[in-house]
Amino acid sequence: MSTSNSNPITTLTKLLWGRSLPPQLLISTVRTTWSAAWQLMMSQLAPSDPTGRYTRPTSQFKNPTTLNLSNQNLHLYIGLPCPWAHRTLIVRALKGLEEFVPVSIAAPGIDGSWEFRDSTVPLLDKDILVPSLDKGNGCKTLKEIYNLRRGGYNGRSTVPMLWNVDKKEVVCNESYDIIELFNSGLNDVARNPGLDLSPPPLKKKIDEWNQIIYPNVNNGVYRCGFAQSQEAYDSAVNELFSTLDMIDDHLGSNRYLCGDALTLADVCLFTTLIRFDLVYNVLFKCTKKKLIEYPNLHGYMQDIYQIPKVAATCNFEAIMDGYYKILFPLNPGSIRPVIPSGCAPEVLSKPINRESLSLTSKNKTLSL
Ligand SMILES: N[C@@H](CCC(=O)N[C@@H](CS)C(=O)NCC(=O)O)C(=O)O
Repeated sequence: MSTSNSNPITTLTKLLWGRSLPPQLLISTVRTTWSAAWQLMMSQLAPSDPTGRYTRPTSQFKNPTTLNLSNQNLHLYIGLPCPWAHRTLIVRALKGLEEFVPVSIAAPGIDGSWEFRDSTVPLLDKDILVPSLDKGNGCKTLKEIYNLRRGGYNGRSTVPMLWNVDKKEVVCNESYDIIELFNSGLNDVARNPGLDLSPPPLKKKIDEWNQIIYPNVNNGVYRCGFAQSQEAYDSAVNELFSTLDMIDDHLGSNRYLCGDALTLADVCLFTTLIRFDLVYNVLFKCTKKKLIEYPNLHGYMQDIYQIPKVAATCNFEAIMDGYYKILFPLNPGSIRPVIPSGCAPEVLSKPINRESLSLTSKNKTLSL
């Protein structure tokens, strides 16, 4: 039978100090110990600077070579929870590169590193993408694949990663470089070469949006969730929500960020928005508002979700598992909350009431 003298904490304090401690001392000892353990785990999960601000490590394989990649045997590695990998899946689908660039879908292992296994995620829809085995190299983990390259590898084994199968080499592991390559570097082999998500007249605008969205929104949600001091969190959360307020205003009179044409900047914003109420609002403490409270941003997200082939790239179960069950220091019990009603696939698939969004330009149908 369990009594207050035999609970696990009392047992642990007896083990550590040889006696049970008075309740106040016990509480403060447990707090101090937990706080030190939390900081240690956080420093491994998310490197920070001395002020506690999250500092994202840079990717090691950037700017793919100028080598003509249309005659190379390429393979894409992604993970469904990852917003950076999600960008590459969307652009690959919109450009019709599915046959030319096959994909293998890794799932997070218990320690958060990527591994390949047959899917255990229930199928919500027959088309939706699910985790797979490694179809490019037959490896069990992503780390093994990075290590197949000549010279090996001792950096972070991140997704997305584009792999040259014949040369056994990493082509690129930086998501923005991969989507630029998919958009304009493989038109010889793309089924939809006419779609340009970064047309020259919009390049400057796209860059300007990226400079705002990357630090404040895409990486901004991580800066909130991985902050290791109150000051670091406060500045990240203020920058995040002032940027979302500004974008919501902008989308009151523009269908997409750069007007009537979908661009790479929209793809980058979308993959953070689709995870916002599912994950970031709760787990990363992005609590000032839910995305559903932003009528224009929510309608815009729904609009992009309904572009043919985009919904199949959004596996909500895999997204939620990938964050709630893996980021142990943020959610030690690993309990996954229920999907908020405004984010369920059946709600996002409903016809959009464009009038209620008061978006004049949204009356146009999308021409991809
Ligand atoms: N800058 C990279 C970031 C990629 C990234 O951080 N991927 C995460 C998943 S969301 C990852 O694979 N992490 C594994 C690790 O750090 O070991 C990009 O945009 O491609």
